[in-house]
Amino acid sequence: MSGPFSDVSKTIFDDKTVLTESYQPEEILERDEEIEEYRYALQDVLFGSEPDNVFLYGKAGLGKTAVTKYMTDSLVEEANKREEADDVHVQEINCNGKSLFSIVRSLVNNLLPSNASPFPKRGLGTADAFEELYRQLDRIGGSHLMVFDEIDHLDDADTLLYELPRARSNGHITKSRIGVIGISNNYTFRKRLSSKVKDTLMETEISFTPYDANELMTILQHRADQAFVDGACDRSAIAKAAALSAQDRGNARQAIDLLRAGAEVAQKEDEETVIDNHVEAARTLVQRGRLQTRIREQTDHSQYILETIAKLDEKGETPSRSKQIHKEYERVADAYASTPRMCLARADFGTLS
Ligand SMILES: Nc1ncnc2c1ncn2[C@@H]1O[C@H](COP(=O)(O)OP(=O)(O)OP(=O)(O)O)[C@@H](O)[C@H]1O
Repeated sequence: MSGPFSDVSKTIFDDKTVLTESYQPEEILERDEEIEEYRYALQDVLFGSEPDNVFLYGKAGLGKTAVTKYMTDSLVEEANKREEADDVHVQEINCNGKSLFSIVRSLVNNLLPSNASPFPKRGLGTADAFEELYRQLDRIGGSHLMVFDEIDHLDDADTLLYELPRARSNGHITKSRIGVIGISNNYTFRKRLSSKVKDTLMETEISFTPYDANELMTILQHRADQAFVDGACDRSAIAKAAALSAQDRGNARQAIDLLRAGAEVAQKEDEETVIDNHVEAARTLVQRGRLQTRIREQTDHSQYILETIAKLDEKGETPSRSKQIHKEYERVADAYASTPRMCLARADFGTLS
């Protein structure tokens, strides 16, 4: 019996997961210098010494997370191969929306034996959590790399970044070692840190600069080779996604998203090959989607005002006087069975510009 899915076959995508956010590339392209600096900072772990602390900064989508995962995975793999090297353990924590206590608590919980109860949420303080953390680190031993993504979102980053790198020299741990890796989109974050913390965290600073169109082409081509059925992605589509993203912020995530969205447009149109026009169409859809979300986030009256302006514009009556805008606004609000406001405040105009 044939069902709605019976004639679905792979037309454009061979492995779409390669173009999703959760995919970790096996190879990092166009970041050789950053990888070299990173390698230098971490390599002492292989000889039983503490690694340098590392601070990575750069705007969104420039490969900070992907490069970090690649480096820490490679280090664990290499340490496993060498008998004389310490065991390497890696923990990654996103600091967005977290307190210092909840971060230290997560570090502890990730280290506790599987049959132990988690560190209590209430009743104990941050100092107790640090104490338990040090106990667990020494119980396990080896080198522990702690990656703190979006570190600038943590109010008390100074305490965390003061404590952890000094845990060994202050005698809190003796059988284990800690390496701290901080990641931030916000370069000015370092200004918030006390000078003693700055010195330790910034032992190795690696800056991630925006990709240019050629670099994005290389990254996209490599993904496309794995993601698409042979011949289903034209070079023009890759060049388009790379050029648009390079013009914007040189963001690899955006470039990959655009290519995937372009391929989805082609797929819906039953085309066999993705070309530049599909990527262009996808960009318009993405921009429209973003605008829709922003409009939806506005208050009801802000939305009525937007509709008012759109209506006046459609009739060729913009720019208009405020009296006229208010009259039209009253009609729009009426149509939604809402009582128009007598006086519109600046806030009613929302955040759309
Ligand atoms: N040099 C690269 N080689 C291969 N893939 C890359 C490279 N740089 C970025 N990517 C891919 O681009 C996407 C975004 O990269 P990543 O998440 O590492 O950026 P980020 O700098 O950590 O951004 P954010 O600050 O927003 O978290 C991921 O899918 C990643 O695999």
